[in-house]
Amino acid sequence: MSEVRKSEKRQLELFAELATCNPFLPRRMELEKQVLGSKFEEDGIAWSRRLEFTDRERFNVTRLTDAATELIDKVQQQVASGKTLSSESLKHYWYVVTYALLYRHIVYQDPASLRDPDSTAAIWKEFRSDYSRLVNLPGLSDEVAQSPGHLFAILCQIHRAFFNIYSFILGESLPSVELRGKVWQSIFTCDIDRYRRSLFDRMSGLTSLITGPSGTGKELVARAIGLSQFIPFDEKHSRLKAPDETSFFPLNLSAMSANLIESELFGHRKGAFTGAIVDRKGWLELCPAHGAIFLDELGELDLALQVKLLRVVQQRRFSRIGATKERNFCGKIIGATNRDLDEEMKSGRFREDLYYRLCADRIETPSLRQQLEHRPEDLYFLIRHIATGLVGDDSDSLCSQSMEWIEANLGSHYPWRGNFRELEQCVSSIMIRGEYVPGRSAKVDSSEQDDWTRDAIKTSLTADELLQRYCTWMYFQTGGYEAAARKLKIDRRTVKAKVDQAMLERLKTG
Ligand SMILES: Nc1ncnc2c1ncn2[C@@H]1O[C@H](COP(=O)(O)OP(=O)(O)OP(=O)(O)O)[C@@H](O)[C@H]1O
Repeated sequence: MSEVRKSEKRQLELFAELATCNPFLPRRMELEKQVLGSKFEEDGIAWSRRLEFTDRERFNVTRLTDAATELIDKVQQQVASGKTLSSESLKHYWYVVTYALLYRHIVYQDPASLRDPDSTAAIWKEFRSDYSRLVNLPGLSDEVAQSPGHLFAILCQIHRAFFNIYSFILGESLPSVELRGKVWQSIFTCDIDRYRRSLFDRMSGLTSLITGPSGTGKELVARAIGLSQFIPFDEKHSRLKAPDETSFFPLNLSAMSANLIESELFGHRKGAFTGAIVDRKGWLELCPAHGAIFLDELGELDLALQVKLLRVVQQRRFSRIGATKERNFCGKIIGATNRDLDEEMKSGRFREDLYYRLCADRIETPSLRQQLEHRPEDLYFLIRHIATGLVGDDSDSLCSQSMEWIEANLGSHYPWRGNFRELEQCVSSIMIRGEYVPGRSAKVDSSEQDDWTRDAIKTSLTADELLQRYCTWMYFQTGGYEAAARKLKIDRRTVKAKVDQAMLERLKTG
């Protein structure tokens, strides 16, 4: 017996890669193009960047779903007429089936409706019968094809994770795109096939550590990971096995005393300390298996509590304060810090053994400046998001007012030391007062600036050196030769000739 045609085998292979790749990384787009060939709509934005598709964007999504259906039909027909599939191609066929099921039944659902038992039951019914039809291929053993309930749970998780990552983490610059890609990996790893087979219910045992400057979205990343954990599906009752309770528990360690943190996390027994008048469950006990505890400002955790936390992370066991009974912790721990943990370990403020229990899954959030250096247009996009949050649909005028004010007063190289949080404050302040006064550290943080103004005051600069440095400073502030020339009231070419590239570089890197 001969195998199915080469062209179908190649399509199966391509589609399988598409169905299993990280949807946030550029490879996804390349694969979409390869699968659709000339049918790919070039000006359709990557599907993976939208939750609500415009008609134009829908082109590629719909065509890919149709292509998957067509491919499945062709392979089924060839197999029915006596052709065979190698074990490798059978595996690829299975991935195409999972792709088709995801797009035919789940992707257009509001993720919240998948938590509602009534709507889930209806979706599941259709999914189940489609599944039976598509999986009906000789040789597709149970080893390759997973049970419909398990697949349904995984596809719902994929949809939920995509929604969370996409809607929480904004920005189109490469650092933002890569950040979304990494968050996806923290949930599904870099091998989603292995995840589906054996890791889906083990990931909560692995901690995630998020580092990066203040105001760069570490809590958002933690939320995206924490709210996207695997929830099994109960086929008998046609619903996801998730209690309705909260599943993300954020704890800001810098804002609480060591005693309070301990009591919040571990809970206590009645009489364990003054004020413990009743037994109380802590978050380690309340957190469900698909939930997460977020320990913000982890670098500030008291050393004695670090020892206790190490035990939870290592053995997944804990007891309430004042109790001897041991309990299991089933959720996930996510930590974040803006401190340099290497430095903290060197100075003995952070335990090495705890660090080495936390560092397998580490994510670094990029600063706003890194994002804007890569893609200055993001400033407008982020301001629009903030302005919409402040004034709703009437955000156009605040958006342009903010852009104009920032351009005229801060310039395009402004360092945004407070990151996204500072940008939020800046737009709010422009809305209230028509201006923004940067904090001292953001305004005069460049030692380079101190150097040249100090030299000028000390009268140790020649007129030409002074002009050179002043032109460079103005260019740095305004972001363009034209704008700098206008402010200095000199010719643009003079500014261009005077800008000192080495000084400019030092200014940019702070
Ligand atoms: N990439 C981003 N996309 C959308 N919003 C963001 C992003 N980064 C930060 N923000 C917003 O900036 C504010 C601060 O974010 P968040 O609290 O997550 O930062 P953080 O890094 O945890 O800060 P800190 O270290 O001070 O706790 C929030 O309002 C958040 O919504």
